[in-house]
Amino acid sequence: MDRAGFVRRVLVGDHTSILIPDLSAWRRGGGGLRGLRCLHTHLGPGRGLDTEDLTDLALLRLDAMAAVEVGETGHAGAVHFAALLPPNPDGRQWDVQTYPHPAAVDLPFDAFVRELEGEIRRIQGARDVEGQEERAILVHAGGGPRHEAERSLAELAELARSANVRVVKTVWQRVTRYHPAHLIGRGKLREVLMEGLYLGATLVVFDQDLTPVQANNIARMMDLKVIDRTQLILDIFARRARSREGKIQVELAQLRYLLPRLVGRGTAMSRLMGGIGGRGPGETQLEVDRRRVKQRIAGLERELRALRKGRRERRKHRARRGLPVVSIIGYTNAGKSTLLNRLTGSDVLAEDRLFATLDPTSRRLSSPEGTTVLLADTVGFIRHMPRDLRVAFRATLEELADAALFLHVVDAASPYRAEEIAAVERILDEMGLQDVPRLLVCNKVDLLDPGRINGPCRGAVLVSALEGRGLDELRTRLFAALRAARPAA
Ligand SMILES: Nc1nc2c(ncn2[C@@H]2O[C@H](COP(=O)(O)OP(=O)(O)OP(=O)(O)O)[C@@H](O)[C@H]2O)c(=O)[nH]1
Ligand SMILES: [Mg+2]
Repeated sequence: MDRAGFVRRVLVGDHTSILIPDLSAWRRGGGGLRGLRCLHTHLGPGRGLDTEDLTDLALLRLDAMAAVEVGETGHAGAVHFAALLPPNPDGRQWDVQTYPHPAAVDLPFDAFVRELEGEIRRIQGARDVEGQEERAILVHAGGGPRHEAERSLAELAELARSANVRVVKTVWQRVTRYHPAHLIGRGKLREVLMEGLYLGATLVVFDQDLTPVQANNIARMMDLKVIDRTQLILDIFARRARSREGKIQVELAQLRYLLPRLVGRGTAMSRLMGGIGGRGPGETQLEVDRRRVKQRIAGLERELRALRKGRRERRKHRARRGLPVVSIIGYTNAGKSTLLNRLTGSDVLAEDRLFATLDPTSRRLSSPEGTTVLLADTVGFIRHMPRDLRVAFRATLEELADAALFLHVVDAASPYRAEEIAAVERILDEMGLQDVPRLLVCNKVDLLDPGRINGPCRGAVLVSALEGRGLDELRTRLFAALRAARPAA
């Protein structure tokens, strides 16, 4: 029933359950409730609202959930009525009232639900819920040690920030086994959702990649957008891509990721398709179906093939000119673009966000003796780099194979620098690039006490790209390493 008391849907189930259909046509209002209440029967006396009922109440943000007991004779018995509660010191999520008979219900529902929404709005308002930006709950589920979970959540929060998503809550759920149907238990999901309601959340981001089945189930269970880490990274890439080739690569990766997740039609799907702030792939988000997605993939692949041909020509051309390429590689946000700018006096985009660089640029760099190299900036690496993304960027990354030398730039001030170095090395190995000579460059030393320069940075070139420290030594060692690597040159 809607707020005005009109019956909007009649559902028929069996004696154990009913299936609640897609409710997306009912938008949530200011207080975040659905504007619909569900009134259903429970066959047999003494059966109050069960956990499933209360879970649906919370996950679907219904105005209320009520069950009427029906006895042997088919006559109505007691009524159980539940509504969500605003946050309270006891941590109770809902309130259940029982009336002996439907005629005994004396609740002025209108006034009641208006008051409830007003209360929720007040709480959201106190937390400064704005209209535009996405507000996310981050969920990490795993059985690893605390520091591992913290690091992973911190990185997920950084990714969210880079996607202009505000993080309103982070949740760490300890699990020994992932739930095959929805990653974490329904009870925990419900808790997350309830909290999300009061924090004005619009999005849930899972740190673990969701299987197509899990993604669909969770999206169906709750009415927030649901994405995983891979989709968040894809979303950032979609925002950052500037060149036609980059844009196609990202959209292809997004579509390939979504394809197995598109089962059936409806909200669950549009919520999966939506991306953040409507930045999902494709133009028409609501009525995509698998056939159309496949057509679009085929079209994009054709266009990409044509662009790649041009790229191959340019590569050949460059090879003929004979300039050795020195590629700046490293973990995202390590300062690669800043270093390129410093060394070559250029002005490519460098920003305090993950994946600021997507479209690689290169600039000439000459030694005092007159050797000239092409210094190339690249896409940053990240641990668990989504496979689809690596495939998509294969063409761009292929150019790394042309490099005579890698400058592996490390954020020396990162508490996780050792792991970040390892992640980069692992990706290089996987790409078959382990034999390209490397020079380790520890950047951001301006943020470090000299005494803390140790571990992996001992013996590395120490620089501050920001302050321009250590660049002479870097140039000297760069050209020396190049001479060692290419004795003929
Ligand atoms: N303190 C300090 N900050 C630096 C230094 N080098 C770069 N940064 C900052 O680190 C942030 C990232 O720099 P970028 O050059 O964009 O890093 P990147 O490795 O190109 O990052 P992506 O392209 O996003 O992978 C920026 O805010 C820079 O100002 C440095 O030597 N010291
Ligand atoms: Mg960059």
